[in-house]
Amino acid sequence: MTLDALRALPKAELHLHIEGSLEPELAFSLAARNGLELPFADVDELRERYEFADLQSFLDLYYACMTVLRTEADFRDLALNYLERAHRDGIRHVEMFFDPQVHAANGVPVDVVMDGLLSALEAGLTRFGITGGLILCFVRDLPVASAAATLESVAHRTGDLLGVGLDSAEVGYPPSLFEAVFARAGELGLHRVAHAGEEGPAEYIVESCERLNVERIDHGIRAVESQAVMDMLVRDRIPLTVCPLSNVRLRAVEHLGAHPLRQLFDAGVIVTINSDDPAYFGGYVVDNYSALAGVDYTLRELATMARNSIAASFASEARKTELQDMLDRWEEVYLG
Ligand SMILES: Nc1ncnc2[nH]cnc12
Ligand SMILES: [Zn+2]
Repeated sequence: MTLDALRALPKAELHLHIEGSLEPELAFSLAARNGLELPFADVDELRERYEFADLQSFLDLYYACMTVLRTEADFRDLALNYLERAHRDGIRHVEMFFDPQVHAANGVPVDVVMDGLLSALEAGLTRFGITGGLILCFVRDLPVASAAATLESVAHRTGDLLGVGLDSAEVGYPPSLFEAVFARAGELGLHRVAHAGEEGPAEYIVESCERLNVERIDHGIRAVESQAVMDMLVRDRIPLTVCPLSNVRLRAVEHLGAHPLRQLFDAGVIVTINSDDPAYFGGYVVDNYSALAGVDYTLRELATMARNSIAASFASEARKTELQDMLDRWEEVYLG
């Protein structure tokens, strides 16, 4: 019953690395299609590697698997796979992260990546009614000049992007490094988000808000270590895109029952639930909601987080109203 309710719950996914939805089966079929070898014998051996000690141990595998993505069709197939799944899980709007600098290092131009992903999003809209768009992420452990050049390379097609983000290895790469790049993204009319406070300190959350002018924080769970940061998030109504199963799998949090989400939610921080890299972390969005239901979050609380996901999205106001109305109807059915 709860699972049906959670599937039916209208929701947005705001923290999804599309490359993190690459399932092992698709990775091997794309490798074969492109005449490439993966450094794993088969799907089972790859799955056995899904044991992570921390963010970096995951990123090493994630970047290795990304090498199979080469053509526009690969990116379209990848995103279509995700969108089919998202449709079954009741996702009505999705904002997809992608890492163009990593693809460029594999010889794939940013336009190929974007064209493939946009083609899937168009199909997702016509087939499933899912709205959404792309958020180009800068890899924070690559040089800032590379981020700046990547941004300039898409400056002529910012209409094809919702915004920019900041991801990859966090500790030692403070957000302030990217101040000028984010300022330029703002001039180009792009929305801004950044991963902060996943493994890095709560101070990175403040820096992202004050120096990068972000509109949302991705993860942000270490905010609970500072009352001042919690107060800022509540006061300035900065939403967090929390990824509970990811945090457990990357050992940022010991177990779900000890996840800072409860403290954040009870303090009045605008929290949303997301999957991050669903192929790697044992679950898509509904699996995250469902796992929370299993550690005493009520259906009403989960519906509030879904409502937050719609409000915190970069969807048009008309689309937000439409989705909030759908959520009102869901509440009548499931909450009475
Ligand atoms: N959880 C995560 N944190 C930082 N960078 C990422 N890239 C993909 N997943 C990520
Ligand atoms: Zn992420």
